[in-house]
Amino acid sequence: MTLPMPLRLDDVVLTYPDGDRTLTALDHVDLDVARGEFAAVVGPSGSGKSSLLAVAAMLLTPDSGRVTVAGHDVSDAPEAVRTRIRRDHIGVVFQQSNLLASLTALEQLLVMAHISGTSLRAAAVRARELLIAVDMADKEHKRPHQLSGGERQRVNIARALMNRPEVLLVDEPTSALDHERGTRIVSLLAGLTRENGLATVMVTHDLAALPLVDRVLTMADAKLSGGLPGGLPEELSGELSGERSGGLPEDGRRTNTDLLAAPKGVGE
Ligand SMILES: Nc1ncnc2c1ncn2[C@@H]1O[C@H](COP(=O)(O)OP(=O)(O)OP(=O)(O)O)[C@@H](O)[C@H]1O
Repeated sequence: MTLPMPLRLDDVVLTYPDGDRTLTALDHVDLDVARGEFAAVVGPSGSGKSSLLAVAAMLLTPDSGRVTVAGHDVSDAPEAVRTRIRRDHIGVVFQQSNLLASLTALEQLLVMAHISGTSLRAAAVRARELLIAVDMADKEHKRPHQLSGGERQRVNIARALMNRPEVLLVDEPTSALDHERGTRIVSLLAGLTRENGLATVMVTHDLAALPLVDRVLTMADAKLSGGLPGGLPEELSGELSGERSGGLPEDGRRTNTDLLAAPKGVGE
């Protein structure tokens, strides 16, 4: 029996209201991510990358097209079904770590298991395995303020994997880290993707991350093109390196990164 593709988007269109008009954020986007595949999405600011992640995470419903997660067509599924599929099959790592300030690294992971109804004993075994995998075993009793940015991001990644998702969605994981820590986080994601057979999609502006991924997809004007075998698409290199050296534009636009942010009240 052939297993279904973990993540599939078919002809997805997403628009936002924009005054009297609509703004197209995803323009007939197709995406397939296989088990064990690490895909990066790059592209200029405002091109639709966060919107793509929000649709893949089922936080936004597209105007048209189909979204399939672990073989479940979730396009028209009721919210309760989407929530269950999200919880069981998708892990999300946010741009900034968004751990609960009062909990230790181990407890951050146990909370996830509590939500999904896993027994505490089984959850503790899984959580410790994951903390070893992200090289944080010796810090399991530390709270977020006692950890570095990179260490917090490691705990975030472990937490996203607690429920054994097939799909891992990662939004700019290196933006708050220096170059070396950023590269180590991306290497960690690459290793976890392969070892766990995850279908990982990472939005990034970090050029140093690209040699570590299997596929670079580019978003431009709401269209996704991809399937390039690693390396940086030439037309984007100038723009991306400009953004990187100058920092991302702070124009106050509301983007879907807000939608991918932690629930209210969760933060360090
Ligand atoms: N909630 C929203 N309401 C209206 N327009 C939105 C909303 N979120 C995003 N947009 C618009 O949709 C387009 C795509 O935004 P998106 O955040 O997906 O881009 P991005 O590539 O992730 O950008 P960045 O790299 O700056 O995070 C942009 O023109 C943006 O202004």
